[in-house]
Amino acid sequence: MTFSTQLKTAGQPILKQIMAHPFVQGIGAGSLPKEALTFYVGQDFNYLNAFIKVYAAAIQKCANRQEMSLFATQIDFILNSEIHPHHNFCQVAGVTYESVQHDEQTPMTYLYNEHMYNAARTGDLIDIVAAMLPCPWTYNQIGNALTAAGAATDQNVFKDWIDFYSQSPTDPASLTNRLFALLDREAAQYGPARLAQVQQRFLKSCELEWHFWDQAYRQNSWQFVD
Ligand SMILES: Cc1ncc(CO)c(N)n1
Repeated sequence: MTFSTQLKTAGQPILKQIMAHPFVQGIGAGSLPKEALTFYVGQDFNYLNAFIKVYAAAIQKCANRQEMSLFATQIDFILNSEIHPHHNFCQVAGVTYESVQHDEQTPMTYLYNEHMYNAARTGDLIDIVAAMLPCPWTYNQIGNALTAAGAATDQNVFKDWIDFYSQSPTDPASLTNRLFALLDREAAQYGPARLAQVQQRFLKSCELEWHFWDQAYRQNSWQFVD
């Protein structure tokens, strides 16, 4: 079994919980409270900014241009393409994208961002990729599952969102699969104990993905400070 298959297998129970979450179910049903959508986009804008910076840290640890170009493509994807699903949510919520972009991180966004920065600060390339992969992986899985369930109809206000994250899971050229392939190449140089640590980084990010949906659904923020 490849290391990436091992991680995906270990991540299944959390992925199942993500699929069952009312926010994700609401995307499929085409119905979510405005407050959940705006909370989500505001925090996701902040999260993706951190994501770009961690990709930049990954570039510093790349061995060659082929690896660098993978991360450069990912950064370009976030900057220029991943604004579309945000626009979809804002349009449904009836707010402008600009009005929800702000610098305040809620506790779970802070935790997730710091979890990624920690991998960049203390780990190797494999640690960074493991901490980052649940982001594209779980969204791809959500998009595919909702599409397979027939949720991407013209009547669904979140059709654009679902279409954006749906892609063939076996397409080797997809960005997510190129990252998993990089992970497997890097994994060849480590032993089981070290790879177990890497797997924990991956699974923590999977759990943080669940918390990210949950905090937006409940609008969980700091209790006693701004
Ligand atoms: C929190 C989070 N995870 C994954 C994605 C998909 O890129 C996203 N936009 N936000």
